[in-house]
This record gives sequence, C-alpha cells and structure tokens, in this order.
Amino acid sequence: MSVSDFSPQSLPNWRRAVLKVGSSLLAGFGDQPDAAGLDPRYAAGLARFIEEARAQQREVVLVSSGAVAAGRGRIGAGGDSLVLRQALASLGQASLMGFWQQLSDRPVAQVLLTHDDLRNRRRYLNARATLRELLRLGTLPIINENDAVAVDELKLGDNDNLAAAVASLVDADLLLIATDIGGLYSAHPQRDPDARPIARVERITPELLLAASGGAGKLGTGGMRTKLEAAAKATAAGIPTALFCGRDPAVVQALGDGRLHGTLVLPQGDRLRARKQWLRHAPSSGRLQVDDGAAAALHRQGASLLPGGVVAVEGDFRRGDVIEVVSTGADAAPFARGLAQYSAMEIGRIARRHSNDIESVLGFRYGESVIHRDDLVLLVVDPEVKA
Ligand SMILES: Nc1ncnc2c1ncn2[C@@H]1O[C@H](COP(=O)(O)OP(=O)(O)O)[C@@H](O)[C@H]1O
Ligand SMILES: N[C@@H](CCC(=O)OP(=O)(O)O)C(=O)O
Repeated sequence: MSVSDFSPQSLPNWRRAVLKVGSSLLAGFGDQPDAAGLDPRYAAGLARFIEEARAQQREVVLVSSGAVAAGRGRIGAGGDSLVLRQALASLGQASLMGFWQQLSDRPVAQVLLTHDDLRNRRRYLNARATLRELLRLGTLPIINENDAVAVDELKLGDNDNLAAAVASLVDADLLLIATDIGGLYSAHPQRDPDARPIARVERITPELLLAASGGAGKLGTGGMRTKLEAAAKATAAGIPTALFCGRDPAVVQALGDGRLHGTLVLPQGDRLRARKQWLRHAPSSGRLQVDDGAAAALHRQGASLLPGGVVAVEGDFRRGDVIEVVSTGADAAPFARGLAQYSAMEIGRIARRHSNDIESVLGFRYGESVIHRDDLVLLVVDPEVKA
C-alpha cells in the first residue's frame, strides 16, 4: 500500500477547515521521541500547512489527539484501562499543547470538549462563540476531548467524531482528517492483499462501513471506521471530508495547493442549505418584533439583528432557541428566523439599546447581536431591497 495508490483530485474550495490529526502521526514511531513521547517529524509539515493557509486568509481549527500517547511517554506507564487512559491524557495534554506551540508561529489556544458540551444548547453556543473569537484573534485553536471527565455517555469516544462535530460547530466548509494511511481502502490494507484504494465516496454505505471496520493501528482509537462515521456526519451537514496521509510531505504540500491525494467524501447537499433548511423548519419558541431599519438591514444579505432594532419580545425562549422575526405593523407574518443569542428576558432588557450598552445593562455580554447573521435565515425576499 502506498500513497501513490491515490491519484490527485481537486480539493473543494474552502475558507475555514477543521484539521484532525491522529495519534498515529504524533507518536510511537520515533527512535528518539522527545521527553513527552511526541515526535514532530510529521506534525511539522501539518503545522506549516496551517501557517500557509492562514497566509491565504484561510482559517484552520485543529483537533489533535496525542494526549494519552504524550502522557505515556512522560511516565512510561503500560496498560490500557479507561481510568489509566484518562490519567495519561491529563498528564499529556499540556505537553501536547507545548508541542504544537513549538511548531506554530501563532499563539495556540486549548479547548477541551465533551459530547455533553455539544448537546447542551447553551454550552454549544458558548463554545462556538469562544472558537469564533479565537479565530478572530488570529490564534490557532486546538481541540481535544476532555478525557479526564468524559466517560461513556459524556464521551464522543474518538477524535474523528469530535472533529465532525467541531466542523459543524464552527461552520467549517471542509473537514480534513490526517492519518497514517493514504486513504480509504476496500478492506483492511495491512491484512487483505486485494484491498483497493477508494478515492471518491458519493455515499457512505453499510458495505463501506464494514470494509473500514478492521480496527485501528497500534496507537489509534477507532481506525478507518470512526473516520467514515465522522465523514458521514460532516457530509450530512454539507461539509466535504478528505482523508489523507499526514506522513507524506508531498501529500501535505499538495493539499496546500488544492490537490488531494486521498479519499474525498462528497457532501450530501449544500452546507448552508442544510443549515438554513433546519432553521426554517425547527419549532420556534418566540418572536421578536423589529423596526423598519432592522428589517431593511436583515433583508440586505449579511446583517445580524442588533438589540437596537428590537421593538417587542414575545414568548419565553432561552439562549439558543429558534425564534421568528416579524416587522411592526399590520402584517405580522414572520419574515426571518434564527437562533437567539440571548433569552427573552435578556432581550426585553436590551431592546432599543445600543450593542455597546449590553454589558452595562445585563452585567455580561455574549456578543453584539441578538441573532447572529450566520444563524439567520430570511423567509421572504423584500422586493424593494432586492430591486
Ligand atoms: N478499509 C480501511 N482502509 C484504510 N485503513 C484501514 C481500513 N480498515 C482499517 N484501517 C486501519 O485504520 C488505521 C488508521 O486509523 P487509526 O489507527 O485510528 O489512526 P489515527 O490515530 O490517525 O486516528 C490504518 O492505519 C489502518 O490500519
Ligand atoms: N483524546 C485522545 C485521543 C482519542 C483518539 O480518538 O485518538 P486517535 O484515534 O489517535 O485520533 C488523546 O488525546 O490521546
């Protein structure tokens, strides 16, 4: 099996990507690994890819495994029980961050998440706001599962699935999964000599999942199966997913030039359409009445709803709920929907106020808008604005 099994194809155009780097690229192969058991021989190329992407005005959120391997390297513990892995992850996480910091020109920022954080609407929005802010500040956010507290139902289980969840969380337009093999094969490539490379996947079928179920490498958690599961989640949200070998400098270099040697899993529909479709049909928990100025701003593509334009609040919704937006006047049919950044009670207090006053009125602030433009969908097109 070699990387040249996968002939090049165009990578979809992207502006924000989530890059997942598995333990198989960070540890377990060095004759002289550093004190934490991590070895930069492959990570350095991936860090360079991230820097070059930033230079092209692209944003990358990194999901990095390797804490357990780093912890093991530090104290040389054998064994594989869950609680030992949790302890090793705690021992290794700081080393993992230090490792990436040494390879990166920009400040790195650690975000540890569990499944629970992503299921809970408020924590989901908070994590999203933090990640957006970290990107705005020009830092490199690095995400890992919060292994010390995550067991069973709290756990996403593997970083491939975590990366897919993060790709939706940050509205990425590409998920990149770097691993130690060229891409997806029709069977376990190290065990089946007839395994064929699969460069393009239109739909993830049960047969494909079965082909990918042969288990992980010696350091990895889920093998190809969890990568395909992650790709299924991301592509269902409209995010194309690329699987490639992070060990081959030529493959990583080509990626920066928009060429993929690996497996591309195609999105099921358009990313924005998938999200907007959801916003359009999710049950709403309340309404905001807005003045003409705000209505006109929302009709112009790209505007968020600011508290100053809100005239009245109806319903008892919470931060993160879907709400409708209506104009004042006789015709009260909603013309937009979106996710509330603040609860009904909070919006009641900041309505008609300038965004700069939010903090002094509420004592805290999640952001300047009551509905962020990324979370807003227009239901009707205003003919005057369109013309
Ligand atoms: N059908 C398949 N195609 C490619 N790799 C497979 C397949 N089935 C199992 N694998 C295994 O999955 C491994 C990659 O997963 P894993 O070890 O979990 O890596 P990582 O640490 O990068 O997440 C490969 O090295 C290979 O041994
Ligand atoms: N959170 C764990 C990684 C779990 C995991 O999914 O590992 P991998 O299959 O190498 O991506 C760690 O940092 O070691």
